[in-house]
Amino acid sequence: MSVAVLGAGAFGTALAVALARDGDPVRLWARDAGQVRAMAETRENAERLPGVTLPDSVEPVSDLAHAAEADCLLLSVPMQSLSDFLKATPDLWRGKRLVACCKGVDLATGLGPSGLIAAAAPDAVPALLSGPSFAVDIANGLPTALTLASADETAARAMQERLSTAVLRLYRSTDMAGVELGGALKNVIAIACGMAIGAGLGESARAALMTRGYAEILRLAMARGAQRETLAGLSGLGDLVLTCTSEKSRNYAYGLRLGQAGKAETLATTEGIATARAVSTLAAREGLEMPITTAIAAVLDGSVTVEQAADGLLTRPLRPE
Ligand SMILES: NC(=O)C1=CN([C@@H]2O[C@H](COP(=O)(O)OP(=O)(O)OC[C@H]3O[C@@H](n4cnc5c(N)ncnc54)[C@H](O)[C@@H]3O)[C@@H](O)[C@H]2O)C=CC1
Ligand SMILES: O=C(CO)COP(=O)(O)O
Repeated sequence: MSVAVLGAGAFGTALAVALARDGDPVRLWARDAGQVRAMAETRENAERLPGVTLPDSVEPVSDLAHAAEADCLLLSVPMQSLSDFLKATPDLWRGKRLVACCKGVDLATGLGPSGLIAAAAPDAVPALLSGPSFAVDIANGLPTALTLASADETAARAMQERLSTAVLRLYRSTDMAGVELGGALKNVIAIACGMAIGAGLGESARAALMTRGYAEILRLAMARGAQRETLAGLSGLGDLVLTCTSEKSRNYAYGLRLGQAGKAETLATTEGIATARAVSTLAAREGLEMPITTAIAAVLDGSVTVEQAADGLLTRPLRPE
């Protein structure tokens, strides 16, 4: 099964490096021809993943059709770009295995990556790659375990085999909703945790946010037909733990700056921002109780301060756990 990575950000580049390390050819597509030329010449993605050498078997390409000749395409563009990206060239996706590597909920539609793939590429096999992994760790060959999900068990097995390496260990799942929502929502809770630490509320508060955040992730996921065990796995609890406890997380780091200063610039792809908005809208529409996500969306749209959001959560009615 030939593989290409579409989107040469930090994560797409790291995946290409990991999958090409044993000499297997991997095409890495970027939309910017200048970036492709630079990667081909310097064997480095200096902008997104500096210091990591691209193996000879990584072929940077700017021709999307050339990259999309591969059987299995890893989609590594940011979540809010995925819909337009897929819709622009529908013919390229026929019969392909499309593995979404982005995490989030699309603001315009309320869909996750699998829903966007189903809508724009109905003849493709949709799949997800999610779980606790920083691009730099994968690129440096550090041990990582992720979940590969596809509703088609046979396809899931084949992709699990092909995309696992000696240090990148993939578990498989057929629970698309569970894998997708765990990955999307942990970013929102990571912003909340960063805010709590940044505002000086302490590590106990962070543990409370992670635990009650997990409860609301579970609530939404179960309402979408997900399995509870999936949320306890790598793409749920695993990624929640990593992202809520490390300053290497862009979502956590953004929350930290917001908690410290009351406002923050977005310095990098921070998927939890749009996802908080998308999920708080759908939670309100569907009557789902998601107080942390709703509070974060309110801080992000400027309608409450970090302090008011914390007060709002602390003064909710007492209830059984
Ligand atoms: N960086 C990480 O450690 C991890 C990232 N992810 C996920 O991977 C996804 C991508 O993140 P990163 O690679 O880190 O982001 P990044 O910010 O490093 O790169 C995003 C790349 O996508 C490109 N891009 C944006 N819109 C595009 C479009 N319409 N068409 C083509 N290319 C487009 C940008 O030029 C940029 O090269 C996110 O959903 C993120 O949550 C998942 C696990 C780990
Ligand atoms: O998804 C990630 C880790 O699994 C990366 O997190 P950030 O997008 O917050 O950097």
